[in-house]
Amino acid sequence: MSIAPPLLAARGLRFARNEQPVFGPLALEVDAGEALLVQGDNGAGKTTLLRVLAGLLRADHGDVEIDGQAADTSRRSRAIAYLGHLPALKADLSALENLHFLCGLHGRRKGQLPAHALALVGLAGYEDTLARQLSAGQKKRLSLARLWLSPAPLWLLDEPYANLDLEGINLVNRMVQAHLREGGAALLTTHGAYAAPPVRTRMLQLERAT
Ligand SMILES: Nc1ncnc2c1ncn2[C@@H]1O[C@H](COP(=O)(O)OP(=O)(O)OP(=O)(O)O)[C@@H](O)[C@H]1O
Repeated sequence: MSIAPPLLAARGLRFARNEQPVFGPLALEVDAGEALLVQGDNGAGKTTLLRVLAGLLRADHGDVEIDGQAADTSRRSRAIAYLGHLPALKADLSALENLHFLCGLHGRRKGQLPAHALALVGLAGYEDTLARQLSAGQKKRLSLARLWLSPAPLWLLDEPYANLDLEGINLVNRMVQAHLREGGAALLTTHGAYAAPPVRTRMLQLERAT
């Protein structure tokens, strides 16, 4: 019987800016079907860690593996869906056009359509609204629809609850639950565990480097 490698693993991961350590060395693993909750105070390095894992920043030391293989650019682009602080939306496209555009670029989750994803995140009726005319919370919801449509198994979610009302927080948790049930995994950064989804969860506490 073979044991599958973790969906995401990092070892000896360290990042510094101008020779000032931000985090590490640290190790982490996330299996399919699991969440990893990355906790820490403001400035502890949560966003930096997610950007390093996503390949948007280069670590000073350490290895990142996806499915047991070195995380090169093509493996990352197939495996990772990244939800950052800022909604990566096209301001002058409508909500629905944004989703079609992104599905054209990255493909989409089996059996899911942009219009259904909009309804899922509570934006039915906003199909033709330009992204720049949406509120901060609605933009976040549109980014969540985009995340839901992504075929990537590994979600890197930076402060996914920010700007969301209680119903939106529950929506994120339902999405994470459903994604994990389908064999995906998710890393979530948060300031506290209060909003974490009820799934198999590992914890990683980051301390601000001194
Ligand atoms: N672009 C940047 N240039 C220089 N320093 C930066 C930059 N971005 C972040 N930092 C610094 O790196 C450290 C970690 O920042 P990071 O954004 O990763 O923390 P965080 O845990 O995500 O914080 P928050 O909870 O406030 O979002 C902080 O000391 C911050 O000042």
